[in-house]
Amino acid sequence: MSRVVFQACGLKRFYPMGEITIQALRGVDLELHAAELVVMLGASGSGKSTLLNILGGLDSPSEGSLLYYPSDPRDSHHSVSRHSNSDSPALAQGIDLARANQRELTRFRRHHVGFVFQFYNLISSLTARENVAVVTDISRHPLPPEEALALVGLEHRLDHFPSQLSGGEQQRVAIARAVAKQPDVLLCDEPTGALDFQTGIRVLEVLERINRETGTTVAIITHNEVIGDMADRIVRLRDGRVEQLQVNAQRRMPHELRW
Ligand SMILES: Nc1ncnc2c1ncn2[C@@H]1O[C@H](COP(=O)(O)OP(=O)(O)OP(=O)(O)O)[C@@H](O)[C@H]1O
Repeated sequence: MSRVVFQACGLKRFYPMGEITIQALRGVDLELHAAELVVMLGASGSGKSTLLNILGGLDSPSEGSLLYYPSDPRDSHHSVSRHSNSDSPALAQGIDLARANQRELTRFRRHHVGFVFQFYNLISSLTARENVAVVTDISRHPLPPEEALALVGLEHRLDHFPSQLSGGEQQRVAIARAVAKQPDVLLCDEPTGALDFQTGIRVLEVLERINRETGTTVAIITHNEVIGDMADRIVRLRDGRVEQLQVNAQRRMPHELRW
């Protein structure tokens, strides 16, 4: 089993709404490993986005712990809340994101996490190259924007604006932007949700290749059961808990998927 990247124990997230409290996560225990591709499935409202946002440091749990183990152990020395990873003594320190303050979460997001959302969130007045450069300008070890765009097959679209690109191409720019900072983890919330079948497959191929070639841990949220076939593991959420963890003996390539 490869190195643990995230270790969530008893993660809960409550939203007080007047008289009632919505329990988005009711105690999630989960590990994600280096270089794996995980697909998260579950009905609407089961807590997928809440979990992904907490893993990515966009939100904090109400209860529980979430240890993050950086690929470079020197990164953990910045943190106030450190824990040892008994499985990997060489990587001694984990950062407890559940106890991190806003400054620490910002640093975590900036240096370690790439996000891909359903709607690409590109800046319309900037070209593809400039949209990627926005992120690489503040990263520690970025890929040149041109290289990141070549990774997603857009080396011929560098100077196009979002309005001059198809939906699939815009999503690939968003993926280039996410991977250009060379994150440890790539967190994708419904990355194919707004795309037709063919374009969705193309985007999944890009995510699969980035995972395989760069060893970046990739987590993909989807409603589409079929996409689970391309994963190393499937995490099924139900009612704020992990209902099932499924290990796939073999990953299917995105071009083999049909829906
Ligand atoms: N900011 C918030 N305030 C109040 N309730 C919230 C908030 N965010 C999420 N919830 C609630 O928490 C529960 C889980 O939401 P979440 O978005 O994580 O589910 P999901 O599985 O991603 O759903 P979908 O597939 O529809 O995106 C839902 O009942 C939702 O209404």
